[in-house]
Amino acid sequence: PSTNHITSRKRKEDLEVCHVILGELEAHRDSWPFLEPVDRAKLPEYFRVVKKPMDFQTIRCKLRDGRYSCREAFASDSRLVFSNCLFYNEDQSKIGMAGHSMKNFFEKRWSELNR
Ligand SMILES: Cc1nnc(-c2cnn(C)c2N)n1CCCn1ccnc1
Repeated sequence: PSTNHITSRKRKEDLEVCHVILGELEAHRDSWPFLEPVDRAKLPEYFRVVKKPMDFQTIRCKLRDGRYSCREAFASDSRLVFSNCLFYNEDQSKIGMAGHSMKNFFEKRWSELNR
């Protein structure tokens, strides 16, 4: 078999880490701003400035539907949640502080599980 093709078993193992971390992100006390997509009806201006909205529910669906080719693609979407938050919200706002908390938590756990 070609070496550069990730076998389905290897890919399944690769994505295990993503299920573990996503569960921890969803359960985190500061996850409340990120559990569902930003409401387009309530906050239309958000979608004028944030070009690639992302949230934990969307990540959960993509993971479940096998739409992440590797764990780095999952990490990239996770980081998008936090960069969108810190772009749109002041650091000292409630949502901004939650974004910093969740970003720090993610990067710590990501480095621990990828050592
Ligand atoms: C994520 C995220 N980033 N900014 C917002 C937001 C929503 N409304 N306003 C004025 C914002 N700055 N959000 C969504 C936060 C969704 N949420 C959930 C519970 N309370 C707010």
